Amino acid sequence: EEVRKLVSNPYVPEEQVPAAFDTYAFFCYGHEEILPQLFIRMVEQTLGKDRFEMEKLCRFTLTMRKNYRPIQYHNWQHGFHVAHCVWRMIESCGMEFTWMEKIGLLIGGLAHDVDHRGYNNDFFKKLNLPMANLYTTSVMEQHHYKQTVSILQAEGHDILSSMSSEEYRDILNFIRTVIINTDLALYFPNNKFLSGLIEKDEFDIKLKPHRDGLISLIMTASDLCAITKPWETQKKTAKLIYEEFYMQGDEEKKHGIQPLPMMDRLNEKDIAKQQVGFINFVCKPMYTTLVKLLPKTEPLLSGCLVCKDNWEKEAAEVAAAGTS
Ligand SMILES: O=c1ccn(-c2cccc(C(F)(F)F)c2)nc1-c1ccnn1-c1ccccc1
Repeated sequence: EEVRKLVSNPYVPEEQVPAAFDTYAFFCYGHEEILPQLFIRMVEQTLGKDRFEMEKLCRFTLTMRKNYRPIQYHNWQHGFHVAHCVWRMIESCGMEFTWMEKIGLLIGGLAHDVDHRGYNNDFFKKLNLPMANLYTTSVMEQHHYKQTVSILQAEGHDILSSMSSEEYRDILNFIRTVIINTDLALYFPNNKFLSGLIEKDEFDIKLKPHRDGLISLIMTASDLCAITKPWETQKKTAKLIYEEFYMQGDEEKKHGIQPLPMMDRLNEKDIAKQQVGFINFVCKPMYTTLVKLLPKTEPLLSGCLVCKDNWEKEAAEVAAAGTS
C-alpha cells in the first residue's frame, strides 16, 4: 500500500524541495513525510536515473524507515540525516568517488543505525546481553550491518540485483566497512593515522589504506553532523540525544551499574559543559582533519564551532546562575 503510493509518486516537485536541502545545514523538521522521496532524489541525482528498479528502491527505502525504532535520537530521521550529509560530500567535496563508493556510502549512511535500541555498545557488554555474545567488537554496528543485508536480500528489495556476483560481494563488503566505521571507538585510531600522514605530508588518496581512512572519516563526520547544524536545531537535537543517554543511564542504575556522567540524569545541569567537552575532544579535531583533506567540507567545521561558542555561553550562564 505505502509502496504503491510511493512508486506512483516517487518525486518531490522542485518547488517543494526544502530550501537548504543542497547545503550541509539541511534539517528535516517539517519535511518528515517526504524523506523517502528525498532519499530517492539523492540516489538518482548522484547515481543517475533508472539505475535502479524504482519499485524496489521505494520498497527498500520504506522498509529501512520501518526498521528504525521510534526512539528519541537513533531513529529514521538520524539515518536520513547521515545519508544526506554523505550525499552533500559526494556532490560537493571535490573528491572523485567510484560508482560503488557512491551507492555504498548512500545505502550505508541511510542504514548505518537501523534497528538501534537507544543503547551503546558498552551497555550490551556491561549487562552481558546476548547481543554482546554475538559480536566482540563494534557490537551494534555489526547488528546494523546484518539487518541491512537481510533487508537487501528480502523479497522485492534487491536493489543491487543488476550487479554481477563479484560486484555484489564487493559492494556488501564496502557497505560493511562503511557501517562498522560509524563505531566512534574506531574514529580515534583512524584520526591519529590520518593526522599523522597529514603532518608528514604523506597522505596519498591513491593509496588504499589512506583512501579507506578518509572514507571512514567521512562516515564519522556524517554520523556526528547533528553537532554542525544551526544552533536552534542543534539545541533541540542535543535534548533528544541526552534523553536517550538518560534512558540508558536509568537502565544501568537498575542493574546496579554506575552510568557515565553524561548518561546520568542527575548531571542534567552539566549538559552545556559536556557538549563543550565533546566538541573539543571529538568533533573539532575530527572536522579539522576532514577539512585538511577535503577543504570544501569547511561548513561542517564552522557549524560545529558556532555550536561550541553557544554551548560555552550556556555553560557560563549556568555557572553564573549557580553562584548567584
Ligand atoms: O551531542 C553529543 C554529546 C555527546 N556525544 C557522545 C557520544 C558518544 C561518546 C561520547 C564521549 F563523550 F564519550 F566521547 C560523547 N555525542 C553527541 C552527538 C552529537 C552528534 N551525534 N552524537 C552522538 C554520537 C554517538 C552517540 C550518541 C550521540
